[in-house]
Amino acid sequence: MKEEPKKLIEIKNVTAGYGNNIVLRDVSLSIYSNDFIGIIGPNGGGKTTLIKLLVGQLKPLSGNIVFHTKGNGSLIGYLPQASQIDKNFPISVMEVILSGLLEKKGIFGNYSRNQKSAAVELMKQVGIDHLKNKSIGQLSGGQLQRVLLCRALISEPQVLILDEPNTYVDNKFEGELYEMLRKLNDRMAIVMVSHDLGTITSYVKTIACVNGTLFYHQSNQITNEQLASYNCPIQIIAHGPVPHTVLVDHDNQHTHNHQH
Ligand SMILES: Nc1ncnc2c1ncn2[C@@H]1O[C@H](COP(=O)(O)OP(=O)(O)OP(=O)(O)O)[C@@H](O)[C@H]1O
Repeated sequence: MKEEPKKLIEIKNVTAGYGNNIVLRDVSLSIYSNDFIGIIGPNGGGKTTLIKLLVGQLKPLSGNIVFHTKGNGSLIGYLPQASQIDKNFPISVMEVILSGLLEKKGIFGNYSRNQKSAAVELMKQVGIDHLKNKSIGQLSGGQLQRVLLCRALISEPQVLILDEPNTYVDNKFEGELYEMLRKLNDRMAIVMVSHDLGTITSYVKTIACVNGTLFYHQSNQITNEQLASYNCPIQIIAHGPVPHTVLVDHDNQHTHNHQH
């Protein structure tokens, strides 16, 4: 019998921002063990801010977030936007990946043989095992993105959070990445920010529109009318086999293209 989905994270009436700049108001969202949630919204709408709340990098100004941890496994694996990584930091691919296990080092601060072979196994899965000893400054954007994915997965998290994982990666790896996420979703919840509505509708199970607050959409199929009713200024444009999106800037409503 299939296990009942478990509630892993509960965001309750959270308002958050930076200093006097309130970015998100009264956001509520529960993340269950079988979820695959796509987060969309205009630039500056607060998607990354929501992710920062989820990974504990930002505290709510009001409301609260409950993390339901169970067992020894880590709750969250996080793949940040590649642009947030300082590539000049002198650290090897292997070390970056193992740093996803930070709290699980042995008593002498060493990683175990099993942890190292798990890292190599992940590198093989995404085709970067030959880069193991390279320093991250020597990698292309797409290679770095793969390293960050391995780092997010090394702790076997219950929730995998990805902030625009398709930045820098080529079409081939993008497809492989989403197939990999689909398989991973059998054993972990996934929350993914993406500007690509085509991807969202093909892979995720539900959609959250973030634009100053959060509107939760119980399905992966969404129409322009529904987006408008969620106050999420994104238009789906039929353009070949995959719908493309035009995002409207949150503050000044300029339009610009996000096509892949
Ligand atoms: N560290 C910070 N300090 C002050 N303001 C910030 C900070 N980070 C983000 N903001 C502001 O918060 C608002 C929301 O930013 P956020 O990065 O969450 O948006 P986003 O939806 O992820 O945008 P994008 O699609 O461009 O990545 C923006 O107006 C941004 O300028």
